[in-house]
Amino acid sequence: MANHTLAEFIREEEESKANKLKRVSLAEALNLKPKGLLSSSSSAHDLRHIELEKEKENIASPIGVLEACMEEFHSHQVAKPKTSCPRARHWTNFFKLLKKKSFKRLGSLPHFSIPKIAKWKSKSSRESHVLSKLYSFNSTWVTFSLSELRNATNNYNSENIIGRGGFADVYKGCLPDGQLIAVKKLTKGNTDDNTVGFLSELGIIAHVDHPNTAKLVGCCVERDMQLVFELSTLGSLGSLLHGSDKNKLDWSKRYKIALGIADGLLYLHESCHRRIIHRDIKTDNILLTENFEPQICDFGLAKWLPEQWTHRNIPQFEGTFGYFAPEYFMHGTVDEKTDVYAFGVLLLEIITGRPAVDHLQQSVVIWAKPFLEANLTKDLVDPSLGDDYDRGQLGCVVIVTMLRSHNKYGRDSKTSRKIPLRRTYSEELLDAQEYNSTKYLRDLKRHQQIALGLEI
Ligand SMILES: Nc1ncnc2c1ncn2[C@@H]1O[C@H](COP(=O)(O)OP(=O)(O)OP(=O)(O)O)[C@@H](O)[C@H]1O
Repeated sequence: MANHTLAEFIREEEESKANKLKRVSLAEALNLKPKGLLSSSSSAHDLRHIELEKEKENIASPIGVLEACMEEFHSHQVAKPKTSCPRARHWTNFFKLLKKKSFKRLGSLPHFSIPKIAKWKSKSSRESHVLSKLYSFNSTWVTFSLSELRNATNNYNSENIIGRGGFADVYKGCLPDGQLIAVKKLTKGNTDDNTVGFLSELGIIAHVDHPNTAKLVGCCVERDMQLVFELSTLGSLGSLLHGSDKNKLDWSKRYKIALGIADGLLYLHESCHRRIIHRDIKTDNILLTENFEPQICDFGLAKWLPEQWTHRNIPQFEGTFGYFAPEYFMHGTVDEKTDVYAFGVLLLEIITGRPAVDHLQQSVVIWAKPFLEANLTKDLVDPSLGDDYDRGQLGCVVIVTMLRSHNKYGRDSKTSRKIPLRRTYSEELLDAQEYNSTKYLRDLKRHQQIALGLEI
């Protein structure tokens, strides 16, 4: 080791990481399991368990990396007298608790990359610095105490609630230095799921840094698990587009938002240290700053996709109806296209002002299709915009939309996780197959016509 340069050291570590990342796909993994595991009686829970078992082996999972980094960063502080660093103690306690928990599913959490941590702890400080470089871990965020967040949110006053997701309440808050924050407090749902979701979201977002992604300020692991973000003062695109303040969204803002989301997605897919698939792109997960700059948020379902993988297979059906790509329905296949497809649905919402799925369960894609096929693009435009839009820009957005969004059915994005599915998977599958066999080619031809003629 003594003769190694830093570059050599990093290269070796990258190679070793790449080898460890050569994991087989879930389907291959399932073949290793006893026969019959995937029988018709296999539950989503079984599949989830298998997926978690697989992740456990992957030291580069968001949770594994998070734990390795947190333990490394705080290891020297833990050695100090207990009173010296209560924040580090919160993390240590948090991980200790996780390890002790007898929850069956927590037992399979991929947070015990112990050999890795032990290995790093025995290395020099220079080498442990390399750890953070290798993991591209942004350690600038703060570990808040519970009392700090209580103070910031007026003791979690219900008047401070600015958003409610499937798993969390989001509170507006203010730090002593005047910084406005949004505190995402995981309260709903199953504790195991919350823990997995919290660690996974934190592990992923700690690596993300782009003007069009939500800004993590810190987190709290004292009692409740909480994520703290910079406040996006205009709330979500969904609440603005489908709420009473719709008139704030003139065409130029909508166009700016569409471009910003595209930039954010491109960053996640191609420019970020790790290839990230968001998996839940929708208007509710796009926050808006006071300048209408869009920020992609809610990385609770996001996955890392190692370079050498073309895709991932996800056994558990997660996300929001109305935004699912056909191949996800058919094969559980996830890659960049999964997000790009959902982005197409989102673009259609921006143009039309309609939700992905309305209260009558009608999909905006199905609604829009006849207009697109008849080349009546102007009839797609949100009536609240009148004639006040740029036709050239609209043409571009429509073309992208036609390439991306053909999913036929869905549900209200806000309630999709909370109410049972009415459509069966097989119905969705048939739609997807139909789309794959005939419509794609027809739509592609149509796209080419519009691109050449741009008749709007
Ligand atoms: N940084 C922020 N600034 C302003 N509002 C926010 C912020 N973060 C979240 N919100 C609001 O809270 C809502 C829920 O947040 P988020 O989507 O992260 O929660 P969730 O429980 O993961 O939701 P989901 O059910 O979609 O998974 C958002 O739609 C938005 O309205």
